[in-house]
Amino acid sequence: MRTAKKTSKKGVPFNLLVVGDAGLGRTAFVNTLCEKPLIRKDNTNFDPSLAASMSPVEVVPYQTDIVLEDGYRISLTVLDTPHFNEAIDNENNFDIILQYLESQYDNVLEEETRIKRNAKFSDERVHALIYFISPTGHGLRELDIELMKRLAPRVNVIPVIAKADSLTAEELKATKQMILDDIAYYHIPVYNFPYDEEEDEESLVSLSKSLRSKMPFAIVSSDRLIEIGGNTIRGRAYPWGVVDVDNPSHSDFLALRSAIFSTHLEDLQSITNNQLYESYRTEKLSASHLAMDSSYSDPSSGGNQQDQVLREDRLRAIELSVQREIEEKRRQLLAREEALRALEEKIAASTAAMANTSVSTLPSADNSASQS
Ligand SMILES: Nc1nc2c(ncn2[C@@H]2O[C@H](COP(=O)(O)OP(=O)(O)OP(=O)(O)O)[C@@H](O)[C@H]2O)c(=O)[nH]1
Repeated sequence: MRTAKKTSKKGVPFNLLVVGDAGLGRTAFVNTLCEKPLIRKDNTNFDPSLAASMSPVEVVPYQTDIVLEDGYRISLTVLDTPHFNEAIDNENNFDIILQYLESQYDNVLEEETRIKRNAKFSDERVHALIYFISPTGHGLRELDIELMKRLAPRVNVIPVIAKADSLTAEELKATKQMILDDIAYYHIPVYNFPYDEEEDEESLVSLSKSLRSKMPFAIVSSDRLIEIGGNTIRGRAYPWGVVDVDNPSHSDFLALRSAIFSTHLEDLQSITNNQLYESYRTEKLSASHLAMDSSYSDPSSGGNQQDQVLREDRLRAIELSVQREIEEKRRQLLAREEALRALEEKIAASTAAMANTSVSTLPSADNSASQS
Protein backbone atom coordinates (compact mmCIF):
# COMPACT_ATOMS: atom_id res chain seq x y z
CA MET A 1 0.00 0.00 0.00
CA ARG A 2 1.29 3.49 -0.76
CA THR A 3 2.97 5.11 2.22
CA ALA A 4 4.59 8.32 0.92
CA LYS A 5 2.12 11.19 1.18
CA LYS A 6 4.30 13.86 -0.33
CA THR A 7 6.40 13.39 -3.44
CA SER A 8 9.00 15.50 -5.13
CA LYS A 9 7.97 17.87 -7.89
CA LYS A 10 9.31 15.38 -10.40
CA GLY A 11 6.90 12.67 -9.27
CA VAL A 12 7.43 9.02 -8.47
CA PRO A 13 8.78 7.21 -11.52
CA PHE A 14 6.60 4.38 -12.79
CA ASN A 15 7.20 2.42 -15.98
CA LEU A 16 4.32 0.53 -17.52
CA LEU A 17 4.55 -1.80 -20.51
CA VAL A 18 1.41 -2.60 -22.53
CA VAL A 19 1.41 -5.64 -24.79
CA GLY A 20 -1.37 -7.09 -26.91
CA ASP A 21 -2.38 -7.91 -30.47
CA ALA A 22 -3.00 -5.03 -32.85
CA GLY A 23 -6.50 -3.66 -32.50
CA LEU A 24 -7.17 -4.99 -28.99
CA GLY A 25 -7.37 -1.46 -27.60
CA ARG A 26 -3.92 -0.71 -26.14
CA THR A 27 -4.03 2.86 -27.40
CA ALA A 28 -7.55 3.46 -26.12
CA PHE A 29 -6.61 1.93 -22.76
CA VAL A 30 -3.50 4.07 -22.31
CA ASN A 31 -5.33 7.25 -23.25
CA THR A 32 -8.22 6.40 -20.92
CA LEU A 33 -5.77 5.56 -18.13
CA CYS A 34 -3.88 8.84 -18.52
CA GLU A 35 -7.02 10.87 -19.22
CA LYS A 36 -5.33 12.45 -22.22
CA PRO A 37 -4.41 11.43 -25.78
CA LEU A 38 -0.90 10.29 -24.88
CA ILE A 39 -0.64 7.92 -27.85
CA ARG A 40 -1.89 9.28 -31.12
CA LYS A 41 -2.81 6.90 -33.91
CA ASP A 42 -1.30 7.18 -37.36
CA ASN A 43 -4.39 5.43 -38.84
CA THR A 44 -2.41 2.78 -40.68
CA ASN A 45 -4.55 -0.32 -40.90
CA PHE A 46 -3.17 -3.78 -40.40
CA ASP A 47 -3.17 -5.81 -43.62
CA PRO A 48 -2.96 -9.59 -42.93
CA SER A 49 -1.57 -10.27 -46.43
CA LEU A 50 1.56 -8.35 -45.40
CA ALA A 51 2.01 -10.38 -42.20
CA ALA A 52 5.16 -12.22 -43.31
CA SER A 53 6.92 -8.97 -44.16
CA MET A 54 5.62 -6.95 -41.19
CA SER A 55 8.20 -5.29 -39.03
CA PRO A 56 8.68 -6.95 -35.67
CA VAL A 57 7.34 -5.55 -32.42
CA GLU A 58 8.80 -2.26 -31.22
CA VAL A 59 8.97 -0.88 -27.69
CA VAL A 60 7.96 2.78 -27.91
CA PRO A 61 8.08 5.02 -24.82
CA TYR A 62 5.59 7.81 -24.06
CA GLN A 63 6.19 10.09 -21.09
CA THR A 64 3.62 11.98 -19.05
CA ASP A 65 2.84 13.15 -15.53
CA ILE A 66 -0.17 11.83 -13.65
CA VAL A 67 -1.47 13.78 -10.68
CA LEU A 68 -3.90 11.82 -8.52
CA GLU A 69 -6.78 13.39 -6.59
CA ASP A 70 -4.72 13.58 -3.39
CA GLY A 71 -1.93 15.45 -5.20
CA TYR A 72 0.31 12.37 -5.52
CA ARG A 73 2.40 12.85 -8.64
CA ILE A 74 3.61 10.03 -10.87
CA SER A 75 6.18 10.45 -13.59
CA LEU A 76 4.76 7.82 -15.90
CA THR A 77 6.46 6.17 -18.84
CA VAL A 78 4.15 4.03 -20.92
CA LEU A 79 5.92 1.58 -23.20
CA ASP A 80 3.69 0.67 -26.10
CA THR A 81 4.40 -2.36 -28.30
CA PRO A 82 3.05 -1.78 -31.83
CA HIS A 83 3.26 -4.69 -34.29
CA PHE A 84 3.04 -7.35 -31.61
CA ASN A 85 1.73 -10.58 -33.17
CA GLU A 86 1.43 -9.02 -36.61
CA ALA A 87 4.18 -11.11 -38.17
CA ILE A 88 3.77 -14.85 -38.74
CA ASP A 89 6.77 -15.77 -36.61
CA ASN A 90 6.44 -14.43 -33.08
CA GLU A 91 9.60 -15.89 -31.60
CA ASN A 92 11.42 -12.70 -32.41
CA ASN A 93 8.73 -10.62 -30.69
CA PHE A 94 9.17 -12.41 -27.36
CA ASP A 95 12.92 -11.92 -27.56
CA ILE A 96 12.65 -8.22 -28.37
CA ILE A 97 10.42 -7.54 -25.35
CA LEU A 98 12.52 -9.74 -23.07
CA GLN A 99 15.70 -8.03 -24.23
CA TYR A 100 14.15 -4.65 -23.49
CA LEU A 101 13.30 -5.71 -19.93
CA GLU A 102 16.71 -7.26 -19.32
CA SER A 103 18.63 -4.37 -20.78
CA GLN A 104 17.03 -2.08 -18.17
CA TYR A 105 18.27 -4.50 -15.48
CA ASP A 106 21.71 -4.55 -17.12
CA ASN A 107 21.86 -0.75 -17.00
CA VAL A 108 21.16 -0.79 -13.25
CA LEU A 109 23.68 -3.58 -12.70
CA GLU A 110 26.30 -1.65 -14.61
CA GLU A 111 25.53 1.50 -12.65
CA GLU A 112 25.88 -0.39 -9.36
CA THR A 113 29.32 -1.64 -10.34
CA ARG A 114 30.62 1.83 -11.22
CA ILE A 115 33.19 3.25 -8.85
CA LYS A 116 31.80 6.73 -9.35
CA ARG A 117 28.00 6.75 -9.62
CA ASN A 118 26.35 8.78 -12.37
CA ALA A 119 24.11 11.37 -10.66
CA LYS A 120 21.98 11.61 -13.80
CA PHE A 121 21.39 7.87 -14.09
CA SER A 122 17.77 7.11 -14.85
CA ASP A 123 16.42 3.78 -13.60
CA GLU A 124 14.10 2.53 -16.31
CA ARG A 125 13.22 -0.88 -14.97
CA VAL A 126 9.66 -1.81 -15.96
CA HIS A 127 7.32 -2.09 -12.97
CA ALA A 128 4.33 -3.75 -14.60
CA LEU A 129 3.17 -5.27 -17.86
CA ILE A 130 -0.49 -5.08 -18.80
CA TYR A 131 -1.14 -8.01 -21.11
CA PHE A 132 -4.23 -7.80 -23.33
CA ILE A 133 -6.10 -11.06 -23.85
CA SER A 134 -8.57 -11.33 -26.76
CA PRO A 135 -12.22 -11.48 -25.71
CA THR A 136 -12.75 -14.74 -27.59
CA GLY A 137 -14.87 -16.39 -24.92
CA HIS A 138 -12.18 -19.09 -24.56
CA GLY A 139 -9.19 -19.47 -22.30
CA LEU A 140 -5.63 -18.49 -23.17
CA ARG A 141 -4.06 -19.05 -26.57
CA GLU A 142 -0.70 -20.77 -26.85
CA LEU A 143 0.81 -17.39 -27.63
CA ASP A 144 -0.63 -15.84 -24.45
CA ILE A 145 0.72 -18.69 -22.32
CA GLU A 146 4.15 -18.54 -23.94
CA LEU A 147 4.47 -14.77 -23.65
CA MET A 148 3.37 -14.55 -20.03
CA LYS A 149 5.51 -17.52 -18.99
CA ARG A 150 8.59 -16.05 -20.59
CA LEU A 151 8.16 -12.52 -19.33
CA ALA A 152 6.77 -13.10 -15.82
CA PRO A 153 10.20 -13.89 -14.30
CA ARG A 154 11.31 -10.40 -15.39
CA VAL A 155 8.26 -8.21 -14.85
CA ASN A 156 4.98 -8.09 -12.89
CA VAL A 157 2.46 -9.37 -15.43
CA ILE A 158 -1.14 -8.18 -15.04
CA PRO A 159 -3.45 -9.95 -17.49
CA VAL A 160 -6.57 -8.13 -18.68
CA ILE A 161 -9.47 -9.09 -20.93
CA ALA A 162 -9.55 -6.51 -23.71
CA LYS A 163 -12.81 -5.03 -25.05
CA ALA A 164 -14.74 -6.78 -22.30
CA ASP A 165 -17.95 -5.08 -23.46
CA SER A 166 -18.05 -7.54 -26.34
CA LEU A 167 -18.85 -10.38 -23.90
CA THR A 168 -22.10 -10.88 -22.03
CA ALA A 169 -21.93 -10.97 -18.22
CA GLU A 170 -22.10 -14.79 -18.25
CA GLU A 171 -19.50 -15.11 -21.00
CA LEU A 172 -17.22 -12.75 -19.11
CA LYS A 173 -17.53 -14.75 -15.90
CA ALA A 174 -16.82 -18.01 -17.74
CA THR A 175 -13.90 -16.46 -19.65
CA LYS A 176 -12.33 -15.16 -16.44
CA GLN A 177 -12.56 -18.63 -14.90
CA MET A 178 -11.08 -20.34 -17.98
CA ILE A 179 -8.17 -17.89 -17.99
CA LEU A 180 -7.58 -18.38 -14.25
CA ASP A 181 -7.64 -22.17 -14.75
CA ASP A 182 -5.06 -21.87 -17.53
CA ILE A 183 -2.86 -19.60 -15.42
CA ALA A 184 -2.93 -22.17 -12.62
CA TYR A 185 -2.50 -25.17 -14.94
CA TYR A 186 0.50 -23.71 -16.76
CA HIS A 187 1.98 -22.26 -13.54
CA ILE A 188 2.19 -18.72 -14.92
CA PRO A 189 3.48 -16.49 -12.11
CA VAL A 190 1.31 -13.44 -12.80
CA TYR A 191 1.17 -10.56 -10.30
CA ASN A 192 -1.58 -11.52 -7.86
CA PHE A 193 -1.72 -8.66 -5.34
CA PRO A 194 0.25 -10.54 -2.68
CA TYR A 195 -0.66 -10.10 0.98
CA ASP A 196 0.20 -11.60 4.33
CA GLU A 197 -2.86 -12.24 6.46
CA GLU A 198 -0.81 -12.09 9.70
CA GLU A 199 1.54 -9.20 8.92
CA ASP A 200 -0.42 -6.80 6.71
CA GLU A 201 -3.08 -4.32 7.77
CA GLU A 202 -6.61 -5.61 7.50
CA SER A 203 -7.54 -2.96 4.91
CA LEU A 204 -4.69 -4.05 2.61
CA VAL A 205 -5.61 -7.70 2.98
CA SER A 206 -9.24 -7.10 2.08
CA LEU A 207 -8.33 -4.78 -0.82
CA SER A 208 -5.86 -7.31 -2.21
CA LYS A 209 -8.45 -10.08 -1.91
CA SER A 210 -11.00 -7.96 -3.74
CA LEU A 211 -8.52 -7.16 -6.55
CA ARG A 212 -7.60 -10.83 -6.82
CA SER A 213 -11.25 -11.73 -7.21
CA LYS A 214 -11.48 -9.43 -10.26
CA MET A 215 -8.55 -11.05 -12.09
CA PRO A 216 -8.13 -11.05 -15.03
CA PHE A 217 -9.46 -7.49 -15.16
CA ALA A 218 -12.26 -6.87 -17.63
CA ILE A 219 -11.29 -3.71 -19.48
CA VAL A 220 -13.44 -1.30 -21.43
CA SER A 221 -11.73 1.84 -22.69
CA SER A 222 -12.94 5.00 -24.31
CA ASP A 223 -11.78 8.56 -24.47
CA ARG A 224 -15.20 9.71 -25.75
CA LEU A 225 -17.37 11.83 -23.50
CA ILE A 226 -21.07 10.99 -23.59
CA GLU A 227 -23.97 12.96 -22.09
CA ILE A 228 -26.56 10.86 -20.29
CA GLY A 229 -29.20 12.12 -17.92
CA GLY A 230 -27.40 15.45 -17.51
CA ASN A 231 -24.13 13.67 -16.60
CA THR A 232 -21.04 13.45 -18.73
CA ILE A 233 -19.36 10.07 -18.68
CA ARG A 234 -16.46 8.39 -20.47
CA GLY A 235 -18.01 5.52 -22.33
CA ARG A 236 -18.99 3.66 -25.46
CA ALA A 237 -22.44 4.26 -26.90
CA TYR A 238 -24.31 1.38 -28.56
CA PRO A 239 -27.80 1.22 -30.08
CA TRP A 240 -28.90 -0.70 -26.98
CA GLY A 241 -27.24 1.50 -24.37
CA VAL A 242 -24.06 2.99 -23.01
CA VAL A 243 -21.06 1.29 -21.37
CA ASP A 244 -19.59 3.54 -18.71
CA VAL A 245 -15.83 2.99 -18.43
CA ASP A 246 -15.74 4.25 -14.84
CA ASN A 247 -18.71 2.22 -13.64
CA PRO A 248 -17.44 -0.80 -11.64
CA SER A 249 -20.43 -2.86 -12.70
CA HIS A 250 -19.57 -2.29 -16.38
CA SER A 251 -15.80 -2.81 -16.22
CA ASP A 252 -12.83 -3.32 -13.88
CA PHE A 253 -11.01 -0.32 -15.36
CA LEU A 254 -11.29 1.88 -12.26
CA ALA A 255 -10.13 -0.90 -9.90
CA LEU A 256 -7.09 -1.56 -12.08
CA ARG A 257 -6.22 2.15 -12.40
CA SER A 258 -6.40 2.68 -8.67
CA ALA A 259 -4.34 -0.45 -7.99
CA ILE A 260 -1.47 0.41 -10.33
CA PHE A 261 -1.37 4.16 -9.71
CA SER A 262 -2.22 4.22 -6.04
CA THR A 263 -2.67 1.27 -3.71
CA HIS A 264 -0.19 -1.19 -5.28
CA LEU A 265 2.27 1.14 -7.01
CA GLU A 266 4.87 0.75 -4.26
CA ASP A 267 4.40 -3.00 -4.14
CA LEU A 268 4.94 -3.29 -7.91
CA GLN A 269 8.09 -1.17 -7.62
CA SER A 270 9.37 -3.11 -4.64
CA ILE A 271 8.83 -6.53 -6.28
CA THR A 272 10.60 -5.24 -9.40
CA ASN A 273 13.59 -3.89 -7.49
CA ASN A 274 13.89 -6.43 -4.69
CA GLN A 275 12.75 -9.69 -6.20
CA LEU A 276 12.75 -9.68 -10.00
CA TYR A 277 15.88 -7.58 -10.39
CA GLU A 278 17.68 -9.39 -7.56
CA SER A 279 17.04 -12.79 -9.11
CA TYR A 280 18.17 -11.49 -12.52
CA ARG A 281 21.30 -10.09 -10.88
CA THR A 282 22.06 -13.39 -9.14
CA GLU A 283 21.53 -15.35 -12.38
CA LYS A 284 23.72 -12.97 -14.30
CA LEU A 285 26.52 -12.98 -11.73
CA SER A 286 26.57 -16.75 -11.39
CA ALA A 287 26.50 -17.10 -15.17
CA SER A 288 29.53 -14.86 -15.52
CA HIS A 289 31.33 -16.78 -12.76
CA LEU A 290 30.57 -20.03 -14.57
CA ALA A 291 31.76 -18.59 -17.87
CA MET A 292 34.96 -17.47 -16.21
CA ASP A 293 35.49 -20.86 -14.59
CA SER A 294 35.00 -22.79 -17.81
CA SER A 295 37.22 -20.49 -19.82
CA TYR A 296 39.95 -20.84 -17.20
CA SER A 297 39.71 -24.61 -17.20
CA ASP A 298 39.67 -24.86 -20.99
CA PRO A 299 41.27 -21.82 -22.57
CA SER A 300 40.78 -23.14 -26.11
CA SER A 301 36.96 -23.20 -25.74
CA GLY A 302 36.48 -19.71 -24.35
CA GLY A 303 36.29 -17.57 -27.51
CA ASN A 304 38.95 -15.06 -28.43
CA GLN A 305 41.29 -13.10 -26.24
CA GLN A 306 39.17 -9.97 -26.45
CA ASP A 307 36.16 -11.84 -24.97
CA GLN A 308 38.40 -13.12 -22.22
CA VAL A 309 39.57 -9.59 -21.38
CA LEU A 310 35.97 -8.36 -21.37
CA ARG A 311 34.89 -11.17 -19.05
CA GLU A 312 37.76 -10.47 -16.71
CA ASP A 313 36.91 -6.75 -16.64
CA ARG A 314 33.31 -7.56 -15.86
CA LEU A 315 34.26 -9.99 -13.11
CA ARG A 316 36.59 -7.43 -11.59
CA ALA A 317 33.78 -4.87 -11.63
CA ILE A 318 31.42 -7.37 -9.99
CA GLU A 319 33.99 -8.25 -7.32
CA LEU A 320 34.51 -4.56 -6.68
CA SER A 321 30.80 -4.04 -6.23
CA VAL A 322 30.50 -6.98 -3.82
CA GLN A 323 33.50 -5.67 -1.87
CA ARG A 324 31.89 -2.24 -1.73
CA GLU A 325 28.68 -3.73 -0.38
CA ILE A 326 30.59 -5.68 2.29
CA GLU A 327 32.56 -2.55 3.20
CA GLU A 328 29.34 -0.53 3.47
CA LYS A 329 27.74 -3.19 5.71
CA ARG A 330 30.90 -3.25 7.88
CA ARG A 331 30.77 0.55 8.18
CA GLN A 332 27.11 0.43 9.18
CA LEU A 333 27.88 -2.29 11.75
CA LEU A 334 30.76 -0.31 13.23
CA ALA A 335 28.62 2.82 13.42
CA ARG A 336 25.89 0.85 15.19
CA GLU A 337 28.43 -0.62 17.63
CA GLU A 338 29.83 2.85 18.28
CA ALA A 339 26.35 4.23 18.96
CA LEU A 340 25.66 1.30 21.28
CA ARG A 341 28.90 1.87 23.15
CA ALA A 342 28.11 5.57 23.57
CA LEU A 343 24.65 4.68 24.84
CA GLU A 344 26.09 2.20 27.35
CA GLU A 345 28.55 4.82 28.59
CA LYS A 346 25.75 7.34 28.95
CA ILE A 347 23.61 4.88 30.90
CA ALA A 348 26.56 3.93 33.13
CA ALA A 349 27.32 7.62 33.78
CA SER A 350 23.75 8.50 34.66
CA THR A 351 23.43 5.38 36.88
CA ALA A 352 26.58 6.45 38.71
CA ALA A 353 25.30 10.02 39.03
CA MET A 354 22.00 8.79 40.44
CA ALA A 355 23.80 6.54 42.93
CA ASN A 356 25.95 9.48 44.09
CA THR A 357 22.94 11.74 44.47
CA SER A 358 21.02 9.21 46.54
CA VAL A 359 24.06 8.51 48.77
CA SER A 360 24.63 12.22 49.42
CA THR A 361 20.99 12.95 50.19
CA LEU A 362 20.49 9.97 52.50
CA PRO A 363 20.80 11.04 56.17
CA SER A 364 23.71 9.21 57.84
CA ALA A 365 23.10 6.97 60.87
CA ASP A 366 25.03 9.38 63.09
CA ASN A 367 23.01 12.36 61.95
CA SER A 368 19.73 10.61 62.56
CA ALA A 369 20.87 9.52 66.02
CA SER A 370 21.90 13.02 67.04
CA GLN A 371 18.63 14.46 65.74
CA SER A 372 16.49 12.11 67.80
N1 LIG B 1 -15.78 -2.48 -27.99
C1 LIG B 1 -14.63 -1.93 -27.64
N2 LIG B 1 -13.84 -1.37 -28.58
C2 LIG B 1 -12.68 -0.82 -28.18
C3 LIG B 1 -12.27 -0.80 -26.83
N3 LIG B 1 -11.06 -0.20 -26.76
C4 LIG B 1 -10.75 0.18 -28.01
N4 LIG B 1 -11.72 -0.18 -28.88
C5 LIG B 1 -11.78 0.05 -30.31
O1 LIG B 1 -10.91 -0.87 -30.97
C6 LIG B 1 -10.27 -0.26 -32.07
C7 LIG B 1 -8.75 -0.38 -31.90
O2 LIG B 1 -8.39 0.30 -30.72
P1 LIG B 1 -6.93 0.84 -30.46
O3 LIG B 1 -6.91 1.43 -29.14
O4 LIG B 1 -6.49 1.68 -31.60
O5 LIG B 1 -6.14 -0.54 -30.49
P2 LIG B 1 -4.57 -0.81 -30.49
O6 LIG B 1 -4.41 -2.05 -29.73
O7 LIG B 1 -3.82 0.38 -30.05
O8 LIG B 1 -4.30 -1.10 -32.00
P3 LIG B 1 -2.94 -0.92 -32.85
O9 LIG B 1 -2.40 0.44 -32.59
O10 LIG B 1 -3.42 -1.12 -34.25
O11 LIG B 1 -2.02 -1.98 -32.43
C8 LIG B 1 -10.76 1.18 -32.10
O12 LIG B 1 -11.84 1.26 -33.00
C9 LIG B 1 -11.26 1.42 -30.69
O13 LIG B 1 -12.29 2.38 -30.61
C10 LIG B 1 -13.14 -1.40 -25.86
O14 LIG B 1 -12.87 -1.44 -24.66
N5 LIG B 1 -14.29 -1.95 -26.33
